[in-house]
Amino acid sequence: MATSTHPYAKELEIATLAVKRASILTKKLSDSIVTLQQSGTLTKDDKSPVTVGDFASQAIVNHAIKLNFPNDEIVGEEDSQDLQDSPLTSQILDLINQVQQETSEYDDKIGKLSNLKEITTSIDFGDSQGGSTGRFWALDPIDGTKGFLRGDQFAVCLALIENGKVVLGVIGCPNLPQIIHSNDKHEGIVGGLYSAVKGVGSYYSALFTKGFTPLDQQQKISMKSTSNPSELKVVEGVEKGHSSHSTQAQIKQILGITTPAINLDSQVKYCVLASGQSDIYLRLPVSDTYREKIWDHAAGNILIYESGGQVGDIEGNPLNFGTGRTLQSKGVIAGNKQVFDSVIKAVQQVL
Ligand SMILES: Nc1ncnc2c1ncn2[C@@H]1O[C@H](COP(=O)(O)O)[C@@H](OP(=O)(O)O)[C@H]1O
Ligand SMILES: [Mg+2]
Ligand SMILES: [Mg+2]
Ligand SMILES: [Mg+2]
Repeated sequence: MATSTHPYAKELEIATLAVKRASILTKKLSDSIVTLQQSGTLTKDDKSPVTVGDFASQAIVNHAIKLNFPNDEIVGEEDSQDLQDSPLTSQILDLINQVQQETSEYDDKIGKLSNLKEITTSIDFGDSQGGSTGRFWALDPIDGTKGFLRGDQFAVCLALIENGKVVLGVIGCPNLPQIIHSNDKHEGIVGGLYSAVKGVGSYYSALFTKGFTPLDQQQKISMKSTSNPSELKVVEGVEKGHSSHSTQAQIKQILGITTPAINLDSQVKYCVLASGQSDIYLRLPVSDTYREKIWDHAAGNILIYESGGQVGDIEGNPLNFGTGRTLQSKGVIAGNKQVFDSVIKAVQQVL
């Protein structure tokens, strides 16, 4: 399908502008965390920067969607109830005002928020329950909270879902260098925008540039096709509470993978995979009862498929985004098509 005439052209442009605006805002907060940490003024338990970022980002993106697609529902992670009586409201309003001013040329397309009432209303557009029919959006305003608070990786993730399948995904990665070699070696521009449209492909462009760049002027990305264990690279989370690093170590051993894994918070993992900088994403469950949230995986899911990869649960079955706000399956495994089946086999062997 042509890159400029696809059926989701308007959706992609609006999603991109909204994610870019939210990314500028969250990047400011992320940079301020790093400064506060260096000066010793941010205590470890102070979650306020991420709270401010979560609400502001969700308000901006939801507002853009509702303005352009008033009939669409949104499954958003945050709920304005947690904002009531919060001392952070004036900070949220100030930050939103500031980023709107800096990107005022987007107002024609994605509007602007003027007061607290509009902000809370917009956040609560995210209350959809999702489901198997019709279309809705899934938004994670800051994915990788823990990474964000460490000054590491996080992402603004937006996806469009139709009849349980993801058809469009946009991920803003404010702290992600273009090239990741290993946990401590990287290079290139910091700040990446990763987009995918069903039937069109997956694309990379620099995040902190102005406006919407048509896909044919972005860089098309694809996964590698290697299955040679000595060349395979695994990407996995940082938080041991979110995936079982010990199970993952066993799987890597069965597959004969010796290259150290790349550890990254948030859906930037999918971006690194889709751009061929790693081959396998392992997210093995730590608990029998936890169910993944759809906003944690929707945008990354289409990015992988459109770059030639495959995604499944621990059984190897595709993820079903039509089962409400959570997935019904356990774990997430992604890989290039050449290795996917053997990874699932190794997973089954270990579990
Ligand atoms: N026990 C658990 N197992 C798997 N994922 C979990 C989890 N507890 C929380 N999470 C999710 O893990 C996400 C981050 O993933 P990662 O570890 O890959 O960075 C969190 O998103 P948020 O940070 O948006 O809340 C959260 O939704
Ligand atoms: Mg998340
Ligand atoms: Mg989140
Ligand atoms: Mg969360």
